[in-house]
Amino acid sequence: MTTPVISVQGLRCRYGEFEAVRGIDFDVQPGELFALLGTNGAGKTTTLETIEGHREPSGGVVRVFGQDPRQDRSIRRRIGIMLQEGGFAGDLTVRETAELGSALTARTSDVDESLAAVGLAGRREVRVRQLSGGERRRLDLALALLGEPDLLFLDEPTTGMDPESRSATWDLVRGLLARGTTVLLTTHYLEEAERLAHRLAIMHEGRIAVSGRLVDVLAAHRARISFDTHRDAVLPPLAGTAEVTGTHVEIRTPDLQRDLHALLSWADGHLELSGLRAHHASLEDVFKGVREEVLVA
Ligand SMILES: Nc1ncnc2c1ncn2[C@@H]1O[C@H](COP(=O)(O)OP(=O)(O)OP(=O)(O)O)[C@@H](O)[C@H]1O
Repeated sequence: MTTPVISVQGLRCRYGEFEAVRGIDFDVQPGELFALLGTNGAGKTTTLETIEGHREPSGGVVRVFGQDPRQDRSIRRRIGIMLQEGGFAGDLTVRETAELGSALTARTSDVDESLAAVGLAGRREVRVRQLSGGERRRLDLALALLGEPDLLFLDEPTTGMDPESRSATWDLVRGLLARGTTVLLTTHYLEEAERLAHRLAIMHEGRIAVSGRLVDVLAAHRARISFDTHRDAVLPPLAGTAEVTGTHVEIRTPDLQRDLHALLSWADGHLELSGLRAHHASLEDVFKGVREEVLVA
């Protein structure tokens, strides 16, 4: 078995009396993108900061490239970090900021290449304070990419970006993954995780509520079929359960193909299933499930 790039075992973190992270386990394998998701205040940033070596755990073990990130500073050379807030000096230009970032990293780096990778080559001489929110995020990313790190931490990387920049950023991340970079991503954009993640964990109140390969996590949740039909229609036998509200029918099913086939055969020729939609569970469904379970518990 390969050594994980990140290994987290029984991690606990406290702020005084308050335990923000309550015993979590996960690992991140070389070349994969692991998404750490969760509700507000779930403990993602605390976990990230601990893995980055900025915070001492109150319990458990964290290893990065097999080393303790608090003890072994040499691993920092292999890590790129895109924080939530870059905290740039507004008077510096984009190029000066990147050059400063390059001087601070212990890795040899090509400033122009990093700026070009995030689409800021044409904005090199612009002062940071004149950048839009989305452009600042791209500058944050350019700094994290300096020196081609083996492990990249992306904390809410596309916040404030327009759809085009977001899509370009996703392509960039896919390119990094194809080159073997390992990525730990936190994001509130579930679509972002759905498009990029190989594996993921969803945190809630300091614990991991759901984790696994993206495909397995989605497959473990029921698919949805919805449509409108006339009020008195009697549905055929289905594998899933149906909820009928007036003319609207909403079905949650463990067997999308079978139930869709049953419905289409049933309706064939004499009923219109208007607005028919059928789709596998999305991460949003999984996320809602985490919240609902917590409310029920
Ligand atoms: N410096 C601090 N002192 C006390 N409590 C803190 C501190 N930083 C974070 N917390 C608390 O710890 C919990 C976890 O916070 P954390 O920032 O790790 O969550 P998060 O999952 O990143 O949240 P979000 O998605 O809202 O950014 C929250 O309840 C938060 O209020």
